Amino acid sequence: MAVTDRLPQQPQQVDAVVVGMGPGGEEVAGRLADAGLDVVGVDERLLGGECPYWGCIPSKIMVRAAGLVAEAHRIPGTAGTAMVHPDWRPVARRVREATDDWNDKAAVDRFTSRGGRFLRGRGRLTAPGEVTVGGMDGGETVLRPRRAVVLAVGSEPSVPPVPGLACTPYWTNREMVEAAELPESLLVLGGGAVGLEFGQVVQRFGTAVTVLEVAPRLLGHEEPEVDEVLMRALTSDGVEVYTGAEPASVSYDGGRFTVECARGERLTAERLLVAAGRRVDLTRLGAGVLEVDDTAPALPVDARMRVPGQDPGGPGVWAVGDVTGHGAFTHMAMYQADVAVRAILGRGGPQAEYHAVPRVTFTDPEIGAVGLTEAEARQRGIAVRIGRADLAATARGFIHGPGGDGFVKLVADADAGVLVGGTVAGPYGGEVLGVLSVAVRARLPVAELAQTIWAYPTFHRAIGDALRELT
Ligand SMILES: Cc1cc2nc3c(=O)[nH]c(=O)nc-3n(C[C@H](O)[C@H](O)[C@H](O)COP(=O)(O)OP(=O)(O)OC[C@H]3O[C@@H](n4cnc5c(N)ncnc54)[C@H](O)[C@@H]3O)c2cc1C
Ligand SMILES: NC(=O)c1ccc[n+]([C@@H]2O[C@H](COP(=O)([O-])OP(=O)(O)OC[C@H]3O[C@@H](n4cnc5c(N)ncnc54)[C@H](O)[C@@H]3O)[C@@H](O)[C@H]2O)c1
Repeated sequence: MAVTDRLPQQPQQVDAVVVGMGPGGEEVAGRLADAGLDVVGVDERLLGGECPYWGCIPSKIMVRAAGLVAEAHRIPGTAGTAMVHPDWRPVARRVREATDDWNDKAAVDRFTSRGGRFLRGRGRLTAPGEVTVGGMDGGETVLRPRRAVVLAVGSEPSVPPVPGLACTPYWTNREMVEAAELPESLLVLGGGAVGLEFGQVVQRFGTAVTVLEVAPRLLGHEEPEVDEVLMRALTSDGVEVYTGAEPASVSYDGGRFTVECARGERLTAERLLVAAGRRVDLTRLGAGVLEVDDTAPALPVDARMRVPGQDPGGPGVWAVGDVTGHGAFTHMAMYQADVAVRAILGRGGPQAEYHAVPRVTFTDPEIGAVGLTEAEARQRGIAVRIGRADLAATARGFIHGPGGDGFVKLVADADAGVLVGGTVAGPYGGEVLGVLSVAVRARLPVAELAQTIWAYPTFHRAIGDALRELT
């Protein structure tokens, strides 16, 4: 079926409408189309969403390039000599190849070849069971789905209300990913995943980076030990880091940004990247018609991803991905999409559960974590026991040498005898994390895990060392 730029004016009866075609929406819409439903997918930007065009994929292409530069710098003293001349041009070129120069034709063709119809425009709930799409040409299309409305509108960069900031030409992740050339200096507002991944990358390509984090720690929702490891890594790269630093004003004089901090620092740079979290705009989506609080930070959903409280006589309303507030990760959007598809098709299966959500921040060292942190477990009244291992003290850490800083930290429920969380910081931390994701998800007994034979000399063997502290 061909791409539909504009459907006819009268309300269209369809089986399902998916608003937002990022990783979550694309998965739902594609699978419903595979099942033979008449599905319309709606997106105001590119079919594929943030992840392939301005998020995961281009940022990890950059991370990979910066990792090569960092490894080359580790040759002296370990493998000879190396002259490293980092050049952003091949990185920018790879990003353009990966995003097809921010063109979604291949993705649209893939979806329509499965039987779906794609409508480019902004979708808005205009009544229960009705989505109105404002097209790029100013026209409107009204869709009345018989079976399902799926809201998968993702999130957008949150711009903090710092005086002056809104009037400046700041960058978000979108401009950062699209940069064909790097600035000579960059101020990063926010020491979360976006700010640290991009900040470390561009520092390694010669930009002088300063990170300003309002909270006392970097990646503040993770274990405090993560902040220590990242501080060492970033400062050894040359990144200047200010934590507990609240920006009081931002100005731009046509060439440079200046940030004045409440406690007195005055920082300037050629560019400013806002990486201060994400927001969901439910009002713009028209979520008020669902009788939910449209000023809330996320759409409420039940364990089948259904927005509760809808008229049983109308089509069901589901939501998946960032908009649900269960973790802004592509793997979360895909996981929830699977639950929603099975619910819409009446196929049952397991409900959504969030006790073992993995997350990986692709800094060097990588920070992988799953489940609860120690502080979260204590807040829940769990009888916490902690197991730790320092990577540098392991055979593999010693062998690895420079760049091998990191740790494994396990959080156990001593009463239940299972792991409720774990963190792996270090080389391939996100890969090593896989073992812990399975252990936490399946609630494997600590006593059983401790009997595992961990191959020598691997990084994952440090999990065995940390488990010894728990048995
Ligand atoms: C720089 C960066 C790096 C990231 N790296 C990772 C990573 O390594 N791993 C990971 O798991 N996650 C990563 N993420 C997060 C990941 O990109 C998101 O969690 C994921 O894209 C969310 O998918 P989604 O389907 O919920 O929404 P999105 O990908 O945000 O897609 C939503 C879509 O809805 C559309 N839309 C919104 N409102 C409307 C409307 N009213 N009408 C029509 N269309 C609408 C948007 O145009 C968009 O295409 C990263 C994010 C960023 C910013
Ligand atoms: N590797 C990955 O999986 C990956 C990578 C990038 C983004 N993401 C997803 O995208 C989400 C958004 O990333 P993010 O880094 O923008 O958000 P974040 O919420 O992870 O971090 C934002 C940081 O900005 C700080 N902040 C807020 N206001 C500030 C201000 N006025 N001045 C200085 N600092 C301020 C916060 O304290 C916080 O530490 C992540 O939470 C994650 O779910 C995932």
